[in-house]
Amino acid sequence: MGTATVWWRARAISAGVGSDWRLSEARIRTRCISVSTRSSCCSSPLTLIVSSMPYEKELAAAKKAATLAARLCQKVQKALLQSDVHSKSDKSPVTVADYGSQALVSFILERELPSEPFSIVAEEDSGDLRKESGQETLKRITELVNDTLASEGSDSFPTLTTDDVLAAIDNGKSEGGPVGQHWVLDPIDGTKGFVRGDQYAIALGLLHEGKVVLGVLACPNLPLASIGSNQLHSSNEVGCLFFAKVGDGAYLQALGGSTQTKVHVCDVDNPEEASFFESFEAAHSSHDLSSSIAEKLGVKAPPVRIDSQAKYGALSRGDGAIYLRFPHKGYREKIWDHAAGSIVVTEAGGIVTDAAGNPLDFSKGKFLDVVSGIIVTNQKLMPSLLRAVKEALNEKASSL
Ligand SMILES: Nc1ncnc2c1ncn2[C@@H]1O[C@H](COP(=O)(O)OS(=O)(=O)O)[C@@H](OP(=O)(O)O)[C@H]1O
Ligand SMILES: [Mg+2]
Ligand SMILES: [Mg+2]
Ligand SMILES: [Mg+2]
Repeated sequence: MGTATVWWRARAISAGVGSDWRLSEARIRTRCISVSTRSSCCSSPLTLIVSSMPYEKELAAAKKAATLAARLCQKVQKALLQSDVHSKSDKSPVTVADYGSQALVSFILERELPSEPFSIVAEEDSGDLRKESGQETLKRITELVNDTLASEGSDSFPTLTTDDVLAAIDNGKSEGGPVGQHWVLDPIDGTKGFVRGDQYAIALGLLHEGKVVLGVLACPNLPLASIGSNQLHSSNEVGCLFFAKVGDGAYLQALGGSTQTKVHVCDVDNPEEASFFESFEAAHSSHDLSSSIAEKLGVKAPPVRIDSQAKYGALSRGDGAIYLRFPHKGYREKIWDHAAGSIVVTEAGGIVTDAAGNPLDFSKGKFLDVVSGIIVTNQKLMPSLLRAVKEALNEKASSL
């Protein structure tokens, strides 16, 4: 029985639709399958837990996919034309690079993991590209994807047609959920930053049974040297690839490089010495609320405002100690805006919770239902941060 069959069987059983199955010994050694169900012929629960789950192959595929997608985005950002920026139905921007990145990542995952049954939950869909008005854009995206694949010297890829590109984009239509494996992709997180020429990230996470088990963050414009107080230090080399697997720590390597360094969140315990990150766009997170929280904590440094999950990456290597995110009323967070970033930070020793201190639950589909906002910091600062957040939220509520 092959790898895919075993996994499918396990999933079928966990969904209660199969019972006649065997596990290959080789597979048992390389994966952990945890199934808890009732078989059709006996009424006692059947529980099977099989050793460690390294996700090595998945991590290699994710790094390759995110690195290639970053190359495509860099190409577009360099020659960014106004005509490459479109508006989605919610008025948020989308570019040929968002679509191209999504198509590339989806194509690479399918190609690198042919026997792994998975789905992809991704931000973009092909709706606008299938319209008459989208045909020129679709051609441009297809060219970009093919050019990027052709530039990947070590592999020979087929030339994709416009239909292949549409299909690859629409592979991202999964709704996610608590069962099985789902890749979670934000092909460009921080599109507004991307269009401005600032920070953005290609964010790719993997959910297994509703939990994030792996994450890769490609941040093409993030300096390799630490950032802080909006100032760049010594080296001005840019392009970071952060990655993490559950239980294995978080790492950073130069985008396109191979030497990896383990990263840790900063261990500052005095809020006066801490600095904090927040969204660049005031429309995405209340800067007033962050400033009130920072004041209560006694944070002295001004906020570091950068776009995208590059904030999680920067925090994971200790560039700052706190990330505050308080979307305005009515906004629902999406899993692709936090899956990869949150595992990178937690594997670097940090904590990611909602404003009430609850862990983020990625098992509920596309949305993350959080109380009031998302806060991130190290273990030592979390208790005082939670107190300051509670106080600031109460004050805000009583002033309304
Ligand atoms: N109204 C509103 N409130 C809160 N968040 C929103 C809102 N609109 C969008 N978004 C999401 O924010 C994502 C960009 O991440 P950031 O907010 O960290 O970056 S930014 O500094 O604001 O650009 C951005 O991700 P991308 O769409 O992938 O760029 C959105 O998912
Ligand atoms: Mg978007
Ligand atoms: Mg996003
Ligand atoms: Mg996006």
